[in-house]
Amino acid sequence: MKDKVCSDFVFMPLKGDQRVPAMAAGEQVAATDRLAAGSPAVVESDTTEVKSKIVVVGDCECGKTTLIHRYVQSKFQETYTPTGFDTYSGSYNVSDTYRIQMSIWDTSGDAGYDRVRPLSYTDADLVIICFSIDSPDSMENVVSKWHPEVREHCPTQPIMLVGCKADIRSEAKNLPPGRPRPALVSYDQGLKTAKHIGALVYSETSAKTSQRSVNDVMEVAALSSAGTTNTGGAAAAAAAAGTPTSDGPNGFRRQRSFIRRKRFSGLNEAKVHLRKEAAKSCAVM
Ligand SMILES: Nc1nc2c(ncn2[C@@H]2O[C@H](COP(=O)(O)OP(=O)(O)OP(=O)(O)O)[C@@H](O)[C@H]2O)c(=O)[nH]1
Repeated sequence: MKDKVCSDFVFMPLKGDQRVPAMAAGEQVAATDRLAAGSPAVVESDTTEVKSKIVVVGDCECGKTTLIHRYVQSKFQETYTPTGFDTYSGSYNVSDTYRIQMSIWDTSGDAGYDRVRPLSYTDADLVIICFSIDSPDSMENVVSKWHPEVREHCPTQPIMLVGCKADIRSEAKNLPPGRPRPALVSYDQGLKTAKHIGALVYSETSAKTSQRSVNDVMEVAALSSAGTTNTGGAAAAAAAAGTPTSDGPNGFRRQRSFIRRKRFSGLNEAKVHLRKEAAKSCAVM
């Protein structure tokens, strides 16, 4: 999977009562490095920090932990270790004076955790539901299990749907003729599922081959969860580009690489940039 392919995002209009969480009151904290999990905060003036809690759910072995590790540590984890619960912190410096401090909650996809997993949803600002592109079952479970569970505990929070392991699709394309093809989820099937569950964004990632796809997902999650009710987040940016009202029969538009520029002078500039990018590159799906 090449970076230029996997940075595609599809924004969907927020449904009536879905919320983009209100921006928390800013705290004065240090501008520590991006992804400096666990770094001590040094007090510094003129830096606004907004906190955002992002919960990641999906079937066992679909790639949740690896996605988070790739973002937080910039490393691909080959070996599988089942997760119980884990929390990570990462920060996205929107500008020199504005930072989104993410608390990323990794959960287990195991049915044995079905009764305790709901504790993770408390105070979530956004939920990422993952499935694996090499497991059609994991995508079916998005509809039958994960979406109902998330909506029970997070009735109005934005959801992002993420298809993990997109490199496997590219690998399958290169199999020699005659070799059996694995059953894979297509991009369109993922997109259709995202629409079905009312997700805000659909994206595909490869923690194995594309750091950028992973960064984009987590930074979109940060911006989408740390907005203001009137103008905030990627949803609003997409809305400003005309997505919710003037789109095609499916109600989707594709937006490419909208966070090319990683540093802005402030959140407003980030939002303006998102709008411009959306206006340039959205296409009716
Ligand atoms: N090829 C490929 N393999 C991946 C990718 N992401 C994860 N994997 C592999 O998939 C396996 C499972 O990944 P995890 O991230 O541990 O799965 P999980 O969803 O956290 O699983 P649970 O903890 O059981 O809920 C590991 O062996 C990873 O190396 C990817 O992008 N590409």
